[in-house]
Amino acid sequence: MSSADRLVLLPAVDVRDGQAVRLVKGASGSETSYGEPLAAALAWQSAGAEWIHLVDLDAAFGTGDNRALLAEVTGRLDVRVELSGGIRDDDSLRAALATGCARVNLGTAALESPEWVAKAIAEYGDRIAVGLDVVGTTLRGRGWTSEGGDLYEALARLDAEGCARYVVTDVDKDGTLTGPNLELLRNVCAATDRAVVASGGVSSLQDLRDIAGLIGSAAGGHRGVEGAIVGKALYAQAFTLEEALAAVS
Ligand SMILES: O=C(O)c1ccccc1NCC(=O)[C@H](O)[C@H](O)COP(=O)(O)O
Repeated sequence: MSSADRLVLLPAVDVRDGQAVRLVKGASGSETSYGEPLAAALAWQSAGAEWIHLVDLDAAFGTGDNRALLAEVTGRLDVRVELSGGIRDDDSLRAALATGCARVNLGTAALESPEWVAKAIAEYGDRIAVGLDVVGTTLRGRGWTSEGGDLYEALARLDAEGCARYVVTDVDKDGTLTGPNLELLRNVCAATDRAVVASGGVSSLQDLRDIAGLIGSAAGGHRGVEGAIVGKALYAQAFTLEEALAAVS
């Protein structure tokens, strides 16, 4: 993903118990099912996606994992994959990277195991993104029960450790079709010169245009938002991926 002047879209394929699902506010038990993950991912690929955001919700919630399935889906895709959910130790990180995904998204590990995350960033560089899931400005584990830590303190620490990219989610917006938290995104982009991927709440083409308005200028030194993850809106057919790609091109 580069800091071009076009917003990169990442359709989300969140997997629970072998099925593509959408959650509301990242809450376990709020799933709506959308069938086979591979079929969903291939449909987004055919519609022009350049990236897929592929999430193992069971691994995130500690209710098992879909590791083999996600490896198969990643292997069958020609587009780049951002793998997320429950990657929190050497074993899960190794397995995730071995799928051939373009990068992994480390979530609450950034709260619970900051030294391990720093080591992963040092070792794998740009293949590591850190997911910053927040309520207000407090970091929250969506898949985990843990909570706490200030967003901007974590951002400063991770910047210093060389983190290349943040996936920023307002948990209260996620899966609600109520629009992204643009103020949060603006504030995060002002606080870091690293790339930001916006996640959660997209409901309309105008939301995508608004997020695209936060793309940074290289001259200003801040990369701003470079991408947006879109889940529920695509599954609920609020718009098609083709329409979304046209809206941000
Ligand atoms: O990404 C994760 O690791 C994760 C862990 C636990 C619960 C949810 C998780 N991700 C959810 C997503 O990435 C959503 O698909 C994404 O935020 C899209 O949201 P929306 O467009 O509002 O459906």
